[in-house]
Amino acid sequence: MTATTTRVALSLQGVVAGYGQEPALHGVDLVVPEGSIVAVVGANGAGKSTLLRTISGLLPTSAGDIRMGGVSLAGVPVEERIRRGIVHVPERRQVIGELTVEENLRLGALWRGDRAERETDIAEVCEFFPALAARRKALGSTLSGGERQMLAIGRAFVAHPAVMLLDEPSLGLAPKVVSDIMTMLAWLRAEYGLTILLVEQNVRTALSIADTGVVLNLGRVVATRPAAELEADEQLRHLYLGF
Ligand SMILES: Nc1ncnc2c1ncn2[C@@H]1O[C@H](COP(=O)(O)OP(=O)(O)OP(=O)(O)O)[C@@H](O)[C@H]1O
Repeated sequence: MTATTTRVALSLQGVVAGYGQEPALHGVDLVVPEGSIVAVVGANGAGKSTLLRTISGLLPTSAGDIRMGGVSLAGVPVEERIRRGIVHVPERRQVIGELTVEENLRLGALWRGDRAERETDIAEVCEFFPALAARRKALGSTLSGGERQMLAIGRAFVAHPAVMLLDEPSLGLAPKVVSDIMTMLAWLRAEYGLTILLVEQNVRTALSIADTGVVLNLGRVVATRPAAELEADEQLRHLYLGF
């Protein structure tokens, strides 16, 4: 019999980080297995965005370690983390308004050498999101919130990330659009084995596509469970998630 082991894409051990003298993360432990979707949920101010900023290197750690594929990222600058495959899709879907949809997508794959492969990926993103295909030549500034979010995820995807970090992709979007975006993420994982670390205030939505749910409260992990189990835990939901 062959034993199958799941490789760890990203792990955090005892990570302390924050702003100035004030830590917003107080010793966070987290494991993101390759090809999985891990959802970090928690109230406003729990530290979700801070967690992603720390992983992508925008904020320094004052203690603990972040490892990618087992290798420490201590002292590794943001650009090098991106090169190693940590791709951060920040809140508020930052697409470049002066560039077209197609140009925004190309930007995500700029550093990849193989032009043909790049164009195939771009075509694939457009195929999955006909709304983007129809607006291929439109400027980013003319897109709706949902289209911008799709474009931001598409642009991150064509960079071939080892881990995609997503900050509140559902923020401010209509339920149907949120559902389309979650379907896109689940498809990227199923089709390409994409590894996703998703932070969300929209708990049910995030847990609906996640394998594992992590509850963050005031900068501390208070629970790590299979997503379905977490959603079913009334006590946890009442205490930390407000429903
Ligand atoms: N730029 C900043 N400077 C100082 N403190 C900050 C900054 N950004 C966030 N904080 C503080 O860090 C803590 C965690 O904030 P963070 O934005 O990470 O939480 P969050 O869970 O992402 O919440 P939200 O969903 O509201 O963004 C909060 O106490 C917040 O006030």
